[in-house]
Amino acid sequence: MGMVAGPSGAEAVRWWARMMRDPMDAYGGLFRRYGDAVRLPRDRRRALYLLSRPEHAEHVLVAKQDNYVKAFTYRPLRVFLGDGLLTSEGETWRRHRRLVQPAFAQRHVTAFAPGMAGVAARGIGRWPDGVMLDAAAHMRRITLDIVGRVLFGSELAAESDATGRALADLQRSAVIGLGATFLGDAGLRRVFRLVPGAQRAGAQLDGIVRRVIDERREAGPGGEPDLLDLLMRDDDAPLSDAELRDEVLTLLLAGHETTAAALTWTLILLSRYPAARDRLEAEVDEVLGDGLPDAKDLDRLPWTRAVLSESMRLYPPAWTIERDAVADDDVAGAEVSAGSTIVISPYLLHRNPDLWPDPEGFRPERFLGEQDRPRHAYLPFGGGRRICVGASFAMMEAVLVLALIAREARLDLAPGVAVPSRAEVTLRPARPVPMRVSRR
Ligand code: HEM
Repeated sequence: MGMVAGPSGAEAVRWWARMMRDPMDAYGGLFRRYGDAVRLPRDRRRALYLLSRPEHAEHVLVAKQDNYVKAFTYRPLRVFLGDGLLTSEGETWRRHRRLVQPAFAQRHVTAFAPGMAGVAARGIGRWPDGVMLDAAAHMRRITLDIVGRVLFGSELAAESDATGRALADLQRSAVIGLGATFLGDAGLRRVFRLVPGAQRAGAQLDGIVRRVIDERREAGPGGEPDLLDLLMRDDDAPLSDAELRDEVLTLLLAGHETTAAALTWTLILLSRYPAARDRLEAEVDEVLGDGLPDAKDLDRLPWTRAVLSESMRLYPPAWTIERDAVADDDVAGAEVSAGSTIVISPYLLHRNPDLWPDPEGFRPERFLGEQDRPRHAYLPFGGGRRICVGASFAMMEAVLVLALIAREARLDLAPGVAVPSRAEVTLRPARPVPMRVSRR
């Protein structure tokens, strides 16, 4: 067991201040200054540990997961998302996970492919040649439309701009709320009343969720049961109205914003790396033909998948995973006291030069063939029992959407445009992403 390097005293206070302003910037700074195991004291007993080696991730997320719960840093988000899968714990989490997971079993997910491809093809088909569009907004529209139709049987595309704004407000509020978690849920709610946009965002998202649920209640179940039917099933332990609201909202948000960010970063990278894009176009031209791709085409699109994997290495949409230790622990040599917070940041792990040669370079070929890196060096979907429930859904969706885009059009970032990132709950472009469409 050992102590871990890190700042103390006034220097620690400065790092905390930096963290409240821009957590990713602070984590990056701590990593560069102190290395891949850093301790930042929080009070006399507790600290925040920034641990960026695969064995740390393996320990906290898998081997000793019973000793870890979602960190206090998720509390502001929980005020909005309540007891949905992302923010609940214990028996509530287990019950929700059991309910939701079957809808994401491989067999089910494969059946979603035609619906996903249809939505994507309609979205992309409307892009005129030569037009400049905001790639981030378009990716959000397509992924929200997919989640709405495929999981909830609802038409949400029209709501995508409003949802996008509400989500941006919600994420900003969640980061502001980080400084007020000691106030508890009621205190955080009071703080959010003062944060511009936070109330409106909550009300807007609530409205969308209520509409999705009310429409289904009126229509009743019909055809193949979808995720919403599973959630609304009236068995011996049905979800309460509040739980149902929380879960639909969680899946709606977790299910589209992350995938949209992954696709947007991918389009930006492809525009910067034309050789990778040429290879992508060659692959989809050979595999897809004129029709809509489906699940059986996926195995024949290894480069498309590798491009997405490499893009999520550099820009993991879920860029940080945080847990609180229940009891004292020894995390691969780091002595951690009960109540302390562990940050496992996929962003830092994915760029750790000890694990990835040329860590800043875009090299999809890393993800082709045999890969000999440690298993937990790459964590875009997390790990252990809280691993992303929608991982296969997201991967299939992203491959289908990207393959269709590559077949139909080439997107080039407007010259001279920089794309700064914003790391709040998700890692996404901070501004609109103007890209010019050339139809192929
Ligand atoms: C590229 C897209 C996606 C990425 C990068 C991603 C990433 C992640 C990560 C890292 C976690 C774990 C968080 C933690 O351990 O604290 C997570 C959890 C979760 N994700 Fe995803 N996700 C994506 C897409 C989706 C989709 C499409 C859905 C649903 C349709 C979804 C629903 C969820 C839910 C409900 C959880 C919480 C699971 C639990 O705690 O039981 N995600 N996601």
